[in-house]
Amino acid sequence: MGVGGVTLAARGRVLQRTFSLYETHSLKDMEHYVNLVRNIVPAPSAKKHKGQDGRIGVVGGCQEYTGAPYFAAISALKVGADLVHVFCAREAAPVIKSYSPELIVHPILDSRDAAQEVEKWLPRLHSLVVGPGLGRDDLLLNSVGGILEVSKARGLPVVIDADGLWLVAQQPTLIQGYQKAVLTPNHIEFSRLWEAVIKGPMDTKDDSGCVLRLSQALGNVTVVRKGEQDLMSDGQQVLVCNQKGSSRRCGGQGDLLSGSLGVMAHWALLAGPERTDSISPLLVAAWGACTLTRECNQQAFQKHGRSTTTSDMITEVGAAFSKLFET
Ligand SMILES: NC(=O)C1=CN([C@@H]2O[C@H](COP(=O)(O)OP(=O)(O)OC[C@H]3O[C@@H](n4cnc5c(N)ncnc54)[C@H](OP(=O)(O)O)[C@@H]3O)[C@@H](O)[C@H]2O)[C@@H](O)CC1
Ligand SMILES: Nc1ncnc2c1ncn2[C@@H]1O[C@H](COP(=O)(O)OP(=O)(O)OP(=O)(O)O)[C@@H](O)[C@H]1O
Ligand SMILES: [Mg+2]
Repeated sequence: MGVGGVTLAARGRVLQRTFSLYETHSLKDMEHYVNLVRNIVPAPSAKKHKGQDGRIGVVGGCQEYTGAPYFAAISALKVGADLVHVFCAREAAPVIKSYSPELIVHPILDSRDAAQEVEKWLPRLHSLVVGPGLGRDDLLLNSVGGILEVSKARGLPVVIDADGLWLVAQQPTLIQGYQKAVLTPNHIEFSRLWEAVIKGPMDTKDDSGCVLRLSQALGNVTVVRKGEQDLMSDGQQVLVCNQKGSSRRCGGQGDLLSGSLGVMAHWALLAGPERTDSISPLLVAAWGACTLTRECNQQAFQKHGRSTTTSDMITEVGAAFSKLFET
Protein backbone atom coordinates (compact mmCIF):
# COMPACT_ATOMS: atom_id res chain seq x y z
CA MET A 1 0.00 0.00 0.00
CA GLY A 2 1.56 3.27 -1.04
CA VAL A 3 1.34 6.73 0.43
CA GLY A 4 0.48 9.73 -1.72
CA GLY A 5 0.87 13.45 -1.00
CA VAL A 6 -1.68 15.76 -2.58
CA THR A 7 -1.99 19.50 -2.48
CA LEU A 8 -5.53 20.70 -2.11
CA ALA A 9 -6.19 24.30 -3.00
CA ALA A 10 -9.70 25.00 -1.81
CA ARG A 11 -11.39 28.36 -1.51
CA GLY A 12 -8.10 30.24 -1.75
CA ARG A 13 -6.45 28.19 0.99
CA VAL A 14 -3.73 25.71 0.16
CA LEU A 15 -3.85 22.62 2.32
CA GLN A 16 -1.25 19.91 2.35
CA ARG A 17 -2.81 16.51 2.77
CA THR A 18 -1.19 13.11 2.86
CA PHE A 19 -3.20 9.96 2.63
CA SER A 20 -2.87 6.29 1.96
CA LEU A 21 -3.43 5.41 -1.67
CA TYR A 22 -6.31 3.13 -0.80
CA GLU A 23 -7.79 5.34 1.89
CA THR A 24 -11.46 6.00 1.42
CA HIS A 25 -12.96 9.43 1.82
CA SER A 26 -14.63 9.59 5.22
CA LEU A 27 -18.35 8.93 5.36
CA LYS A 28 -18.78 12.66 6.02
CA ASP A 29 -16.87 13.52 2.81
CA MET A 30 -19.01 11.06 0.85
CA GLU A 31 -22.23 12.52 2.22
CA HIS A 32 -20.98 15.98 1.36
CA TYR A 33 -20.22 15.02 -2.27
CA VAL A 34 -23.55 13.20 -2.60
CA ASN A 35 -25.28 16.39 -1.46
CA LEU A 36 -23.29 18.45 -3.95
CA VAL A 37 -24.36 16.12 -6.76
CA ARG A 38 -27.96 16.43 -5.56
CA ASN A 39 -27.54 20.22 -5.77
CA ILE A 40 -26.74 20.08 -9.48
CA VAL A 41 -29.52 17.69 -10.49
CA PRO A 42 -32.29 19.75 -12.09
CA ALA A 43 -35.61 19.71 -10.26
CA PRO A 44 -38.47 18.05 -12.12
CA SER A 45 -41.04 20.58 -13.26
CA ALA A 46 -44.20 20.50 -15.35
CA LYS A 47 -43.17 23.92 -16.71
CA LYS A 48 -40.14 22.58 -18.58
CA HIS A 49 -40.09 21.75 -22.25
CA LYS A 50 -38.31 18.92 -24.03
CA GLY A 51 -34.62 19.61 -24.23
CA GLN A 52 -34.22 21.77 -21.15
CA ASP A 53 -32.69 18.99 -19.04
CA GLY A 54 -30.05 18.22 -21.64
CA ARG A 55 -29.37 17.85 -25.34
CA ILE A 56 -26.19 15.82 -25.59
CA GLY A 57 -24.05 14.83 -28.58
CA VAL A 58 -21.97 11.65 -28.75
CA VAL A 59 -19.18 11.62 -31.35
CA GLY A 60 -18.15 8.04 -32.07
CA GLY A 61 -19.13 4.84 -33.78
CA CYS A 62 -17.36 3.24 -36.73
CA GLN A 63 -17.46 -0.05 -38.61
CA GLU A 64 -15.87 -2.02 -35.76
CA TYR A 65 -17.45 -0.36 -32.75
CA THR A 66 -21.16 0.32 -32.52
CA GLY A 67 -21.74 -0.78 -28.91
CA ALA A 68 -19.61 1.90 -27.26
CA PRO A 69 -21.42 4.98 -28.68
CA TYR A 70 -24.75 3.28 -28.02
CA PHE A 71 -23.83 2.64 -24.36
CA ALA A 72 -22.69 6.25 -23.89
CA ALA A 73 -25.75 7.71 -25.62
CA ILE A 74 -28.39 5.55 -23.92
CA SER A 75 -26.75 6.17 -20.54
CA ALA A 76 -27.03 9.92 -21.09
CA LEU A 77 -30.75 9.48 -21.80
CA LYS A 78 -31.31 7.19 -18.82
CA VAL A 79 -29.57 9.61 -16.47
CA GLY A 80 -32.00 12.30 -17.56
CA ALA A 81 -31.00 14.02 -20.79
CA ASP A 82 -34.01 14.78 -23.00
CA LEU A 83 -32.38 14.29 -26.41
CA VAL A 84 -29.18 12.55 -27.48
CA HIS A 85 -27.59 12.80 -30.93
CA VAL A 86 -24.97 10.33 -32.14
CA PHE A 87 -22.53 11.52 -34.84
CA CYS A 88 -20.95 8.41 -36.33
CA ALA A 89 -19.46 6.89 -39.48
CA ARG A 90 -21.93 5.97 -42.22
CA GLU A 91 -21.69 2.20 -41.77
CA ALA A 92 -22.30 2.38 -38.02
CA ALA A 93 -25.49 4.42 -38.24
CA PRO A 94 -28.10 1.76 -39.17
CA VAL A 95 -26.65 -0.55 -36.55
CA ILE A 96 -26.84 2.03 -33.76
CA LYS A 97 -30.36 3.03 -34.85
CA SER A 98 -31.44 -0.58 -34.70
CA TYR A 99 -30.35 -0.84 -31.05
CA SER A 100 -32.65 1.97 -30.02
CA PRO A 101 -35.40 4.13 -31.52
CA GLU A 102 -34.60 6.70 -28.84
CA LEU A 103 -31.36 7.93 -30.34
CA ILE A 104 -31.00 10.47 -33.13
CA VAL A 105 -28.23 9.20 -35.38
CA HIS A 106 -26.29 11.24 -37.95
CA PRO A 107 -24.16 9.16 -40.38
CA ILE A 108 -21.73 11.97 -41.16
CA LEU A 109 -18.44 11.41 -39.40
CA ASP A 110 -16.63 10.03 -42.44
CA SER A 111 -17.89 12.68 -44.83
CA ARG A 112 -15.34 15.25 -46.01
CA ASP A 113 -17.06 18.18 -44.28
CA ALA A 114 -17.88 16.30 -41.05
CA ALA A 115 -16.75 19.12 -38.74
CA GLN A 116 -19.03 21.64 -40.51
CA GLU A 117 -21.91 19.13 -40.45
CA VAL A 118 -21.55 18.66 -36.69
CA GLU A 119 -21.01 22.40 -36.16
CA LYS A 120 -24.53 23.03 -37.53
CA TRP A 121 -25.92 21.08 -34.57
CA LEU A 122 -23.74 22.61 -31.87
CA PRO A 123 -26.00 25.61 -31.10
CA ARG A 124 -28.67 23.07 -30.08
CA LEU A 125 -26.40 20.95 -27.88
CA HIS A 126 -25.37 21.41 -24.24
CA SER A 127 -22.35 19.09 -24.21
CA LEU A 128 -20.42 16.56 -26.29
CA VAL A 129 -19.02 13.14 -25.42
CA VAL A 130 -16.16 12.48 -27.83
CA GLY A 131 -14.52 9.14 -28.52
CA PRO A 132 -16.52 6.02 -27.56
CA GLY A 133 -16.15 3.58 -30.46
CA LEU A 134 -14.53 6.20 -32.67
CA GLY A 135 -11.69 3.97 -33.84
CA ARG A 136 -8.33 5.28 -35.02
CA ASP A 137 -8.86 5.96 -38.70
CA ASP A 138 -6.93 9.13 -39.64
CA LEU A 139 -9.83 10.65 -41.62
CA LEU A 140 -12.21 10.31 -38.67
CA LEU A 141 -9.63 11.55 -36.16
CA ASN A 142 -8.91 14.56 -38.34
CA SER A 143 -12.62 15.41 -38.43
CA VAL A 144 -12.86 15.01 -34.66
CA GLY A 145 -9.96 17.45 -34.25
CA GLY A 146 -12.06 19.95 -36.23
CA ILE A 147 -15.13 19.19 -34.09
CA LEU A 148 -13.12 19.86 -30.93
CA GLU A 149 -11.94 23.20 -32.34
CA VAL A 150 -15.47 24.40 -33.15
CA SER A 151 -16.78 23.12 -29.80
CA LYS A 152 -14.10 25.07 -27.94
CA ALA A 153 -14.93 28.18 -29.94
CA ARG A 154 -18.53 27.87 -28.71
CA GLY A 155 -17.51 27.10 -25.09
CA LEU A 156 -19.27 23.72 -25.19
CA PRO A 157 -18.39 21.26 -22.40
CA VAL A 158 -16.65 18.17 -23.84
CA VAL A 159 -16.08 14.81 -22.20
CA ILE A 160 -13.25 12.99 -24.00
CA ASP A 161 -12.95 9.22 -23.71
CA ALA A 162 -11.52 6.16 -25.48
CA ASP A 163 -10.17 6.95 -28.99
CA GLY A 164 -10.82 10.65 -28.35
CA LEU A 165 -8.03 10.31 -25.78
CA TRP A 166 -5.86 8.63 -28.39
CA LEU A 167 -6.28 11.78 -30.49
CA VAL A 168 -5.52 14.06 -27.53
CA ALA A 169 -2.36 12.06 -26.83
CA GLN A 170 -1.27 12.75 -30.45
CA GLN A 171 -2.21 16.45 -30.21
CA PRO A 172 -2.48 17.68 -26.60
CA THR A 173 -2.81 21.26 -27.87
CA LEU A 174 -6.35 20.34 -28.96
CA ILE A 175 -7.53 20.65 -25.35
CA GLN A 176 -4.61 22.39 -23.63
CA GLY A 177 -6.07 24.98 -21.22
CA TYR A 178 -9.69 24.28 -22.20
CA GLN A 179 -11.30 24.16 -18.78
CA LYS A 180 -14.62 22.84 -20.03
CA ALA A 181 -12.95 19.58 -21.07
CA VAL A 182 -13.02 16.42 -18.95
CA LEU A 183 -10.78 13.48 -19.85
CA THR A 184 -11.79 10.01 -18.64
CA PRO A 185 -8.77 7.72 -19.19
CA ASN A 186 -8.58 4.08 -18.15
CA HIS A 187 -5.24 2.66 -17.02
CA ILE A 188 -3.67 2.43 -20.49
CA GLU A 189 -5.12 5.72 -21.71
CA PHE A 190 -3.75 7.52 -18.65
CA SER A 191 -0.23 6.17 -19.31
CA ARG A 192 -0.49 7.26 -22.94
CA LEU A 193 -1.50 10.80 -21.95
CA TRP A 194 1.24 10.91 -19.33
CA GLU A 195 3.87 9.97 -21.89
CA ALA A 196 2.59 12.56 -24.36
CA VAL A 197 2.27 15.43 -21.90
CA ILE A 198 4.66 14.88 -18.98
CA LYS A 199 7.23 12.85 -20.93
CA GLY A 200 8.88 11.53 -17.76
CA PRO A 201 8.60 8.60 -15.39
CA MET A 202 5.35 8.16 -13.47
CA ASP A 203 5.47 7.80 -9.68
CA THR A 204 3.57 4.54 -9.38
CA LYS A 205 3.32 5.03 -5.59
CA ASP A 206 1.44 8.30 -5.93
CA ASP A 207 -1.57 7.81 -8.20
CA SER A 208 -3.35 10.90 -6.82
CA GLY A 209 -0.30 13.10 -7.30
CA CYS A 210 0.00 11.90 -10.91
CA VAL A 211 -3.63 12.82 -11.71
CA LEU A 212 -3.12 16.23 -10.15
CA ARG A 213 0.08 16.77 -12.13
CA LEU A 214 -1.41 15.70 -15.46
CA SER A 215 -4.37 18.01 -14.95
CA GLN A 216 -2.06 20.91 -14.13
CA ALA A 217 0.18 20.18 -17.12
CA LEU A 218 -2.89 20.30 -19.38
CA GLY A 219 -3.82 23.72 -18.01
CA ASN A 220 -6.34 22.56 -15.37
CA VAL A 221 -8.34 20.34 -17.66
CA THR A 222 -10.31 17.92 -15.44
CA VAL A 223 -8.85 14.40 -15.51
CA VAL A 224 -10.73 11.33 -14.26
CA ARG A 225 -8.41 8.35 -13.84
CA LYS A 226 -10.54 5.20 -13.75
CA GLY A 227 -9.48 2.10 -11.87
CA GLU A 228 -9.88 0.16 -8.65
CA GLN A 229 -10.71 3.55 -7.23
CA ASP A 230 -11.41 6.53 -9.45
CA LEU A 231 -9.24 9.60 -8.89
CA MET A 232 -10.19 12.94 -10.38
CA SER A 233 -8.56 16.34 -10.39
CA ASP A 234 -9.00 19.83 -11.77
CA GLY A 235 -5.35 20.66 -11.03
CA GLN A 236 -6.30 22.06 -7.63
CA GLN A 237 -8.03 19.26 -5.79
CA VAL A 238 -8.15 15.50 -6.03
CA LEU A 239 -11.40 13.67 -5.28
CA VAL A 240 -11.55 9.93 -4.77
CA CYS A 241 -14.48 7.70 -5.67
CA ASN A 242 -14.44 4.27 -4.13
CA GLN A 243 -18.12 3.51 -4.21
CA LYS A 244 -18.55 -0.26 -4.04
CA GLY A 245 -18.71 -1.81 -7.51
CA SER A 246 -17.94 -5.43 -8.28
CA SER A 247 -15.19 -7.64 -9.59
CA ARG A 248 -16.88 -7.85 -13.00
CA ARG A 249 -14.90 -5.94 -15.64
CA CYS A 250 -16.91 -6.42 -18.85
CA GLY A 251 -16.30 -3.90 -21.66
CA GLY A 252 -18.49 -0.84 -21.94
CA GLN A 253 -18.53 0.33 -18.31
CA GLY A 254 -16.37 3.31 -19.24
CA ASP A 255 -18.88 4.23 -21.95
CA LEU A 256 -21.68 4.27 -19.36
CA LEU A 257 -19.50 6.59 -17.30
CA SER A 258 -18.67 9.01 -20.13
CA GLY A 259 -22.29 9.20 -21.31
CA SER A 260 -23.54 9.90 -17.76
CA LEU A 261 -20.84 12.50 -17.30
CA GLY A 262 -21.89 14.24 -20.51
CA VAL A 263 -25.24 15.08 -18.90
CA MET A 264 -23.95 15.74 -15.42
CA ALA A 265 -21.24 18.09 -16.73
CA HIS A 266 -23.95 20.21 -18.36
CA TRP A 267 -26.06 20.21 -15.18
CA ALA A 268 -23.06 21.09 -13.02
CA LEU A 269 -21.93 24.02 -15.17
CA LEU A 270 -25.50 25.29 -15.29
CA ALA A 271 -25.74 25.09 -11.50
CA GLY A 272 -22.37 26.84 -11.04
CA PRO A 273 -19.85 26.83 -8.18
CA GLU A 274 -22.27 28.43 -5.73
CA ARG A 275 -24.21 25.12 -5.74
CA THR A 276 -21.07 22.97 -5.45
CA ASP A 277 -19.57 24.63 -2.38
CA SER A 278 -16.83 26.19 -4.53
CA ILE A 279 -15.57 22.78 -5.62
CA SER A 280 -15.20 22.82 -9.40
CA PRO A 281 -18.62 21.90 -10.89
CA LEU A 282 -16.97 19.52 -13.35
CA LEU A 283 -15.26 17.70 -10.50
CA VAL A 284 -18.62 17.25 -8.75
CA ALA A 285 -20.12 15.98 -12.02
CA ALA A 286 -17.22 13.55 -12.46
CA TRP A 287 -17.58 12.23 -8.91
CA GLY A 288 -21.31 11.79 -9.49
CA ALA A 289 -20.84 9.87 -12.75
CA CYS A 290 -18.16 7.58 -11.25
CA THR A 291 -20.30 6.87 -8.19
CA LEU A 292 -23.33 6.13 -10.35
CA THR A 293 -21.40 3.79 -12.68
CA ARG A 294 -19.98 1.79 -9.78
CA GLU A 295 -23.40 1.56 -8.08
CA CYS A 296 -24.91 0.27 -11.36
CA ASN A 297 -22.12 -2.29 -11.47
CA GLN A 298 -22.84 -3.42 -7.94
CA GLN A 299 -26.61 -3.66 -8.44
CA ALA A 300 -26.26 -5.54 -11.74
CA PHE A 301 -23.71 -7.92 -10.23
CA GLN A 302 -26.04 -8.76 -7.34
CA LYS A 303 -28.61 -9.95 -9.89
CA HIS A 304 -26.46 -11.47 -12.62
CA GLY A 305 -23.12 -12.38 -11.08
CA ARG A 306 -20.46 -13.30 -13.61
CA SER A 307 -22.87 -12.99 -16.53
CA THR A 308 -23.27 -9.24 -15.84
CA THR A 309 -22.86 -7.12 -18.97
CA THR A 310 -22.97 -3.35 -19.53
CA SER A 311 -26.57 -3.67 -20.77
CA ASP A 312 -27.48 -5.08 -17.33
CA MET A 313 -25.78 -2.08 -15.72
CA ILE A 314 -27.72 0.32 -17.92
CA THR A 315 -30.95 -1.32 -16.74
CA GLU A 316 -29.92 -0.29 -13.21
CA VAL A 317 -29.28 3.40 -13.98
CA GLY A 318 -32.73 4.57 -12.83
CA ALA A 319 -32.70 2.71 -9.51
CA ALA A 320 -29.05 3.54 -8.81
CA PHE A 321 -29.57 7.22 -9.55
CA SER A 322 -32.66 7.39 -7.30
CA LYS A 323 -30.90 5.61 -4.47
CA LEU A 324 -27.85 7.88 -4.61
CA PHE A 325 -29.05 11.27 -5.71
CA GLU A 326 -32.80 11.67 -5.28
CA THR A 327 -34.12 12.87 -1.96
N1 LIG B 1 -18.95 -2.92 -27.26
C1 LIG B 1 -18.15 -1.98 -27.80
O1 LIG B 1 -18.37 -1.53 -28.92
C2 LIG B 1 -17.01 -1.48 -27.02
C3 LIG B 1 -16.04 -0.75 -27.67
N2 LIG B 1 -15.04 -0.14 -27.02
C4 LIG B 1 -14.20 0.72 -27.83
O2 LIG B 1 -13.03 0.03 -28.20
C5 LIG B 1 -12.07 0.99 -28.63
C6 LIG B 1 -10.74 0.71 -27.98
O3 LIG B 1 -10.85 0.89 -26.56
P1 LIG B 1 -9.95 0.06 -25.56
O4 LIG B 1 -10.31 0.49 -24.18
O5 LIG B 1 -10.03 -1.37 -25.84
O6 LIG B 1 -8.52 0.61 -26.00
P2 LIG B 1 -7.12 0.72 -25.28
O7 LIG B 1 -7.10 1.74 -24.20
O8 LIG B 1 -6.12 0.87 -26.33
O9 LIG B 1 -6.96 -0.70 -24.56
C7 LIG B 1 -6.45 -1.72 -25.35
C8 LIG B 1 -5.81 -2.78 -24.45
O10 LIG B 1 -5.21 -2.22 -23.30
C9 LIG B 1 -5.18 -3.18 -22.24
N3 LIG B 1 -5.89 -2.67 -21.05
C10 LIG B 1 -7.06 -1.99 -21.00
N4 LIG B 1 -7.37 -1.65 -19.75
C11 LIG B 1 -6.36 -2.11 -18.97
C12 LIG B 1 -6.10 -2.05 -17.58
N5 LIG B 1 -6.96 -1.44 -16.72
N6 LIG B 1 -4.97 -2.61 -17.13
C13 LIG B 1 -4.09 -3.19 -17.98
N7 LIG B 1 -4.29 -3.29 -19.33
C14 LIG B 1 -5.41 -2.76 -19.81
C15 LIG B 1 -5.84 -4.39 -22.79
O11 LIG B 1 -4.89 -5.20 -23.45
P3 LIG B 1 -4.27 -6.59 -22.89
O12 LIG B 1 -2.99 -6.19 -22.24
O13 LIG B 1 -5.26 -7.19 -21.95
O14 LIG B 1 -4.07 -7.41 -24.14
C16 LIG B 1 -6.76 -3.77 -23.82
O15 LIG B 1 -7.21 -4.74 -24.75
C17 LIG B 1 -12.65 2.37 -28.21
O16 LIG B 1 -13.24 2.97 -29.32
C18 LIG B 1 -13.68 1.99 -27.21
O17 LIG B 1 -14.68 2.96 -27.05
C19 LIG B 1 -14.94 -0.16 -25.58
O18 LIG B 1 -15.56 1.03 -25.14
C20 LIG B 1 -15.61 -1.40 -24.98
C21 LIG B 1 -16.97 -1.69 -25.55
N1 LIG C 1 -10.39 -2.69 -10.60
C1 LIG C 1 -11.57 -2.09 -10.52
N2 LIG C 1 -12.39 -2.26 -9.46
C2 LIG C 1 -13.59 -1.65 -9.38
N3 LIG C 1 -14.06 -0.83 -10.34
C3 LIG C 1 -13.31 -0.61 -11.41
C4 LIG C 1 -12.03 -1.23 -11.58
N4 LIG C 1 -11.50 -0.81 -12.75
C5 LIG C 1 -12.42 0.00 -13.30
N5 LIG C 1 -13.50 0.12 -12.51
C6 LIG C 1 -14.70 0.92 -12.76
O1 LIG C 1 -15.24 0.59 -14.04
C7 LIG C 1 -15.69 1.77 -14.71
C8 LIG C 1 -15.03 1.83 -16.07
O2 LIG C 1 -13.63 1.86 -15.92
P1 LIG C 1 -12.68 1.07 -16.91
O3 LIG C 1 -11.28 1.26 -16.45
O4 LIG C 1 -13.20 -0.32 -17.10
O5 LIG C 1 -12.95 1.91 -18.24
P2 LIG C 1 -12.72 1.53 -19.74
O6 LIG C 1 -11.56 0.58 -19.88
O7 LIG C 1 -12.63 2.79 -20.48
O8 LIG C 1 -14.09 0.80 -20.11
P3 LIG C 1 -14.67 0.48 -21.58
O9 LIG C 1 -14.68 -0.99 -21.68
O10 LIG C 1 -16.04 1.08 -21.59
O11 LIG C 1 -13.76 1.14 -22.58
C9 LIG C 1 -15.33 2.94 -13.81
O12 LIG C 1 -16.50 3.33 -13.11
C10 LIG C 1 -14.34 2.39 -12.81
O13 LIG C 1 -14.52 2.95 -11.54
MG1 LIG D 1 -13.00 3.01 -22.56
